[in-house]
Amino acid sequence: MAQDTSNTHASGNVTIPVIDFSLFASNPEECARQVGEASQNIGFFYLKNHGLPQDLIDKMFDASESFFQRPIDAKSKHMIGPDNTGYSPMKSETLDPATQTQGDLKEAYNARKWSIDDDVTLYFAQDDKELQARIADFFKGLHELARNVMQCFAIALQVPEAAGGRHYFDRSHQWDANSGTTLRFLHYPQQTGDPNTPLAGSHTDYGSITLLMQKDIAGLEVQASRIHKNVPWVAAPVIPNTILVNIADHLQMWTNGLLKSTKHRVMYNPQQLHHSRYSIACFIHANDTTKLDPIPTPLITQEMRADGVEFEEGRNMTAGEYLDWRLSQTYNYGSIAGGTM
Ligand SMILES: O=C(O)CCC(=O)C(=O)O
Ligand SMILES: [Fe+2]
Repeated sequence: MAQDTSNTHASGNVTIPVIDFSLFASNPEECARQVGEASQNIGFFYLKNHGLPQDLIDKMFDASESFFQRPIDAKSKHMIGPDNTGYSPMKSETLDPATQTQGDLKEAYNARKWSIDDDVTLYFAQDDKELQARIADFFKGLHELARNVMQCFAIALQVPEAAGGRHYFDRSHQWDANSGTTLRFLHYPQQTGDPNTPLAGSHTDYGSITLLMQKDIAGLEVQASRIHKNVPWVAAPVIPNTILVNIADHLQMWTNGLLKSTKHRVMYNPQQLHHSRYSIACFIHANDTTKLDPIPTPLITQEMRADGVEFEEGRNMTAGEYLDWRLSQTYNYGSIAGGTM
């Protein structure tokens, strides 16, 4: 498989930077500067030296592959519902309902944070205690990494000490609180594919940030600007030993659009004639009760606050309410339960 090991991936004049996250320990200010810059521009960045062992990530992909290879009856034992846990079959989710004529060409298994220890949720690894423990380690490791990235946002946004300083965000992203934080295993099956049909429609993510791992086959594309509509899509290639991070809706709302919840989609890759594509996403959400109103930062001017109408979707909502609202727009649970996929 072709590997891209350069420090940036460029298309035209747009770059998705690769940030060395070992800086977080050695020079947090510099790390925060790089994270802040990428988040205000393209809204996506790769992290290398992120601290998660590669053999653990590989093991998660192996587990994912063996789950999705099971017969549909076995996979369907725990179907997804409004709690956003369980199996979602091909075409059951439509990430861009305004333009897609059919559902996404992917299947997925979601484990929501507060139910990771629940037997039903762990149907994914039901007969394998060792695997269950490793999934939990993986999920907790990703969550901890996300909390460190959150510290970078608070430093970059100069949140005043009196308001929580660098811990402003991580204190509303607690492992033990109820939230929409979800670990999702994704499979885009092998197919001939029409290159113009999205395998996952264009969308923004619903939480604070998303951590994404792709395996072997690329396909993710990123719209470089949410504000300028006619910018080209930029490929987000597979870069070994990195985790791709993107800004999602909470952060855009908290910052009146200073940080960008960038649109992205998954397109057909010719390699899928021969191989399935696998990815794993960890959607990090604030605690359910967290408000999505603008945060204290001197970087958001009064004008931006007045101008922020475009980013107001979730204003007056909590993180939990916002997730329920977004999920209700993209899933058709009725037909999943009725088996009409
Ligand atoms: O599979 C991917 O590469 C991206 C998936 C994604 O954007 C999502 O599920 O929100
Ligand atoms: Fe996404």
